[in-house]
Amino acid sequence: MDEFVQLETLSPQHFLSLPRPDIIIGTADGVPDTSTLAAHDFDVDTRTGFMPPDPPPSRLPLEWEPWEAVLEDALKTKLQLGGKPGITPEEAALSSSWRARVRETPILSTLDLTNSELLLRRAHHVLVFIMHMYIHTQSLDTEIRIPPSISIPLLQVSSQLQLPAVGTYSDTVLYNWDLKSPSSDPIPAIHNLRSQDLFTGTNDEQEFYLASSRIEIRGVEALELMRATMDEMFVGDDIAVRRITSFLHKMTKVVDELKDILLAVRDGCDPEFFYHSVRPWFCGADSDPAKRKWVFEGLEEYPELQEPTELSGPSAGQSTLIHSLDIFLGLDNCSTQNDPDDRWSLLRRMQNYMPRHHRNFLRHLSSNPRPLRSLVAEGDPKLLEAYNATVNAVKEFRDAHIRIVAIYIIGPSRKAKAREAESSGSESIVDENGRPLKGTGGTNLSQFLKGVRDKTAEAMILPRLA
Ligand code: HEM
Repeated sequence: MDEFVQLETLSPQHFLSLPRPDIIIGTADGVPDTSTLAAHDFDVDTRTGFMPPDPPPSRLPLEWEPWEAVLEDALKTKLQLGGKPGITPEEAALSSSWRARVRETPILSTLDLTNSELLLRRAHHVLVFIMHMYIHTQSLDTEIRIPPSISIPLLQVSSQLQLPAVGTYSDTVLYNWDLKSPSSDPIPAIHNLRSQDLFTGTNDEQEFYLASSRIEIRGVEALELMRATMDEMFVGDDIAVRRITSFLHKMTKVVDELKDILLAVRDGCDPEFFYHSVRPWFCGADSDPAKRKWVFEGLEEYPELQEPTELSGPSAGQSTLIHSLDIFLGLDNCSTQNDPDDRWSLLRRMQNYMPRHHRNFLRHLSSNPRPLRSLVAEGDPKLLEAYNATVNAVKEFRDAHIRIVAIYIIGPSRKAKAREAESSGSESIVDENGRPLKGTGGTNLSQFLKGVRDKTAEAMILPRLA
């Protein structure tokens, strides 16, 4: 008998393969309700991982049509960034009249949305898209005041979802996809995906999001391997160690493929266009180029709502998949002793931007009573080799990511700086104004990414001397 557990794909008839019901609304007649399982398994799907198994709703019901219509209008008219060099008076006027329309929209009740997790997610997505467009269509010297028509429902919906009132990875990637062409395949093919909403309406922006979606889908096998490994760790005998060794080899291959998918973003997304025309839409209050405070208007009449204190923009740094790998491999808490900056603490902060079920999943993973690293440290040489190979694959993923960030952010930023003939001669990576270049989440970009990469490399375990 093959001693290694085969990782099976569920048949389309299996009850876990049926479309997941909305947690509150329930299932259609005759369809078994798997929602308790969904809640139990932290909203992680056996086919699509942290992405929902079915395309998310692309429009809210009629009651919230005014939001959908306002967003549709902004996307159709292709509103321009307020800070775009050479923005024409016509473009600025178009944005200005759209913003007036946003201000005039009534404050819609969110009460009936609370019946449905899927509608709450769509509402968050629509409202943050409107908010980011409202803010970033204005010039950099304008005070940022988010009108009550957006601020109030957004804060209400965010509080229900326990998500920050700002664009997150779930708004741009996890809950922003559809199938390019209909398919009965229970697992969406990674090249049959499209995005629902795009700030710029361009393929470059879409390819940027889809690089992450493809990674999420390909990463499902890594999640399955984690689960299988944890089951074996429970047993912990010699056979279990051999099986775990085999799982880790498989996981190394998966992580290698994730790196290839990441690097393939270059095929569809132009770095200069990304830097100048896509990325500025993501800016959160923490990385506001003019360091302006974002004022959420109308809160005085809603004392139960709290003014947000920390608002980073959407970033794949909020991908639960990559955090899961770090936690599963024990990378996140094995090397902080000599690290006064605690590089992982920035990543932990990003967990506040993840859907709450996924955050809980990470907590569950961290509380594993028998962490993988402790088993590896017991000294089985083949297990150690397999573990180090997986850690090395994650390190190589981060090397590739640093290259991508150099191509998409650091390079275009330097070129922009050179164009402005403001070369400071400093070796540090700085923005157009000479300040250290910040990530979407307000991080000191280069230092942060290299720090996490180096800590990953340091997590490899040295073989015991005989
Ligand atoms: C053109 C593509 C990409 C660019 C320009 C980019 C840029 C960045 C930036 C600027 C950060 C710093 C943190 C922040 O600002 O929020 C970051 C962090 C991060 N990104 Fe990306 N990213 C890209 C694609 C991806 C993809 C596809 C993934 C995987 C799904 C990913 C995963 C991460 C992770 C996990 C972090 C946290 C740092 C770490 O764990 O090493 N990125 N990224």
